[in-house]
Amino acid sequence: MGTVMDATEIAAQECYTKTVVHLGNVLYVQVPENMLGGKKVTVVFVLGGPGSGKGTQCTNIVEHFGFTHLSAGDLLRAEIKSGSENGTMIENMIKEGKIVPSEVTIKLLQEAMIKNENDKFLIDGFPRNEENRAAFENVTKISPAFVLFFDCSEEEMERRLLGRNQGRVDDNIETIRKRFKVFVESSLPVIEHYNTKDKVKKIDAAKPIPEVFEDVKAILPHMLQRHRSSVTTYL
Ligand SMILES: Nc1ncnc2c1ncn2[C@@H]1O[C@H](COP(=O)(O)OP(=O)(O)O)[C@@H](O)[C@H]1O
Ligand SMILES: Nc1ccn([C@@H]2O[C@H](COP(=O)(O)OP(=O)(O)O)[C@@H](O)[C@H]2O)c(=O)n1
Repeated sequence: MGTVMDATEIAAQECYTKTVVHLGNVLYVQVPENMLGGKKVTVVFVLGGPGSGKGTQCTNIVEHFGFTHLSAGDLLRAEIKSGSENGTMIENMIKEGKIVPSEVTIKLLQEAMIKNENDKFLIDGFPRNEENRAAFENVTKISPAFVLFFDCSEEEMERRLLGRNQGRVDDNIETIRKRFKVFVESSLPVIEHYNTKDKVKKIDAAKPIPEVFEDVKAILPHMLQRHRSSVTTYL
């Protein structure tokens, strides 16, 4: 009878495609790992309409659970400020509430993850359409541990955005309406995609900030644990 490897040894084999390993009497299924240039990372996507409270809750999650928060919108706005050659294009897209081409946003996310020593990332406001999603998974080979979906009515989100007062070029009623349309037409299908994979945890984001965070705290450890135990499956 051959040697039976334990889960750690199998995980150490860095496997990108699903492989069935028959060792002794035990069948192991290796599933793709979340790898980034040799670094193994846990990624949670934080999705929800504009103004649903993604950024606010990410700040709370960082404090309590030790994640690093990467906001796709903040990275794009920093890129504009840095005077990059893509700056004008990004600014025009944001003013119109349109989704910036995936390669631009993915490069910023990848750079931020490689630079940071943490291995747990909250990616906020990404993927925003199916192209974002597919390109990210193809380029990075990362699939999320799970997706937090902050669900809120447009009426409440509109009220919040108009009161946000951060001087953003897109927090005006005309652009807000366009962003809502993009969310329904392009971003909800991404949430639906992950829902079919049983990876979405929907949170009622219409409640006050502390109550929303109570709900997040109640589900996050469980979702992380569920993800960990799904990485290697024993048959
Ligand atoms: N649960 C909430 N109830 C009331 N206001 C909120 C809530 N969550 C966030 N806000 C406020 O609404 C605005 C938008 O929140 P933000 O976290 O920036 O949303 P998002 O990142 O989804 O666009 C901010 O001014 C924030 O302080
Ligand atoms: N993945 C992403 C995220 C944001 N963006 C752009 O950045 C804008 C602001 O996104 P954000 O996540 O900072 O803010 P909210 O719209 O969620 O409030 C979007 O309306 C898009 O124009 C993008 O193009 N692609």
